[in-house]
Amino acid sequence: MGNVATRKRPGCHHTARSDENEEEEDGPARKRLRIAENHTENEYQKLAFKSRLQKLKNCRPHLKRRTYKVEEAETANRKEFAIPWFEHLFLPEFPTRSVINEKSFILERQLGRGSFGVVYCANAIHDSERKFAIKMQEKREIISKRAVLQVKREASIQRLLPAHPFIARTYSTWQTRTHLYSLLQYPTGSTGDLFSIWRQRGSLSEAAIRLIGAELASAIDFLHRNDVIYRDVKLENVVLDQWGHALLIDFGLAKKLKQGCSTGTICGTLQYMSPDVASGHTYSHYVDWWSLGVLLHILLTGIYPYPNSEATHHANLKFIDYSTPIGCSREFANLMDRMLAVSQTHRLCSFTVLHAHPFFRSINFSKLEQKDYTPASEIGNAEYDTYQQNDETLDDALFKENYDFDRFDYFNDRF
Ligand SMILES: Nc1ncnc2c1ncn2[C@@H]1O[C@H](COP(=O)(O)OP(=O)(O)OP(=O)(O)O)[C@@H](O)[C@H]1O
Repeated sequence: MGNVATRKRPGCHHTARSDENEEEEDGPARKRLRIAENHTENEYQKLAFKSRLQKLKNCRPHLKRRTYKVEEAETANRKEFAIPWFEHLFLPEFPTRSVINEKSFILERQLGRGSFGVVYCANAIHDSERKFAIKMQEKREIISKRAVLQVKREASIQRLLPAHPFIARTYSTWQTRTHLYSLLQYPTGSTGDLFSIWRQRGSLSEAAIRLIGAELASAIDFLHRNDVIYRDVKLENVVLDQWGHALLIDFGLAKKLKQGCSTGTICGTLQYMSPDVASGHTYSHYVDWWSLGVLLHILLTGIYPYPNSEATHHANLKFIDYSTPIGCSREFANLMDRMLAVSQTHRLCSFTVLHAHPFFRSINFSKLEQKDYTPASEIGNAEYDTYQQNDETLDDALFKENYDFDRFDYFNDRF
């Protein structure tokens, strides 16, 4: 897997240019980051000291005034250098002084675990009715896995995105000496993530899949229209509220990518990875529609569409032996055939085509975005018999298999 991480492949020119633009935009912050990355903490402190000395030399040599100036100079310096290296690294995405901070909340319970820390459900101290999800990540872990830029990118993408009914909002981010914090939208009366729900209840009804699928499609289309490719659509990254509405979480693999441009990093969760990503060629936003197809297929049939449950490397993924689900409606079967077609010529690769597909004909997407439908009333009414198919069944351990650790190697230079 190591060679996967460091492999260089050509990206499109536009992508490269858009990355450059990103660098230009936050120039000073990047410069500080570069200084911080190129120096050890000791060297960094020496640099800070030298600069402070220089500023003191520039002060007037009148004693009283000098004393005064020393204080003034130190305050001025503090803005630029007195922030420890461990904090500088995560600026400006995670501010050091934030009005909202960890003291503004009471942690209630753990919701889940991520690669670098824990996500808690929390109550605001001054408003016990309001619940939030607080993601608390350890800086030490992030630095040791060389994922600083990835974490910063995730925070900036999420914070800059306009609000959408089916995407978890990031309200605030901040840092302490040891941890990064993200204050996230918590789905009201959450019933957990789609993976846990699917595991508890088994297959969902087509009516429920139609609504959840339409909500996720609306979220994915919104991301694409905002020049973001998500790259990690899977059951674990969708949480439901008490009415069964979907909320997309975890932007760890998302990337700013202008429509029409392509990128080439091999990343994602193996069982949801499209043939285009796995092949190592460049790809674009359409790969998210493939992953949504896999998710919908699992929700109905309980199995992966292709025999990849045991794959541990993208080169081992097989895109053969697909068979149309049986025992479901003709519309759903056709949707699966289209979304999971290996050939791009036959594949459903856009929201426009999905929106017009007979399976979603009964959905009014404007009403859907107003949350006029209630998926919860359809969840648990499964008519589909999973025993009809005796293909490979899902194994929890394998289901969780993904590139979590490998992917961080290549984030730093070319993600
Ligand atoms: N906004 C949220 N509301 C409810 N639960 C959440 C929320 N965000 C995260 N969780 C829970 O916490 C778990 C871990 O969160 P998340 O996947 O965002 O962390 P991560 O560090 O990005 O993980 P990963 O290693 O998968 O990238 C999720 O699987 C989910 O159960």
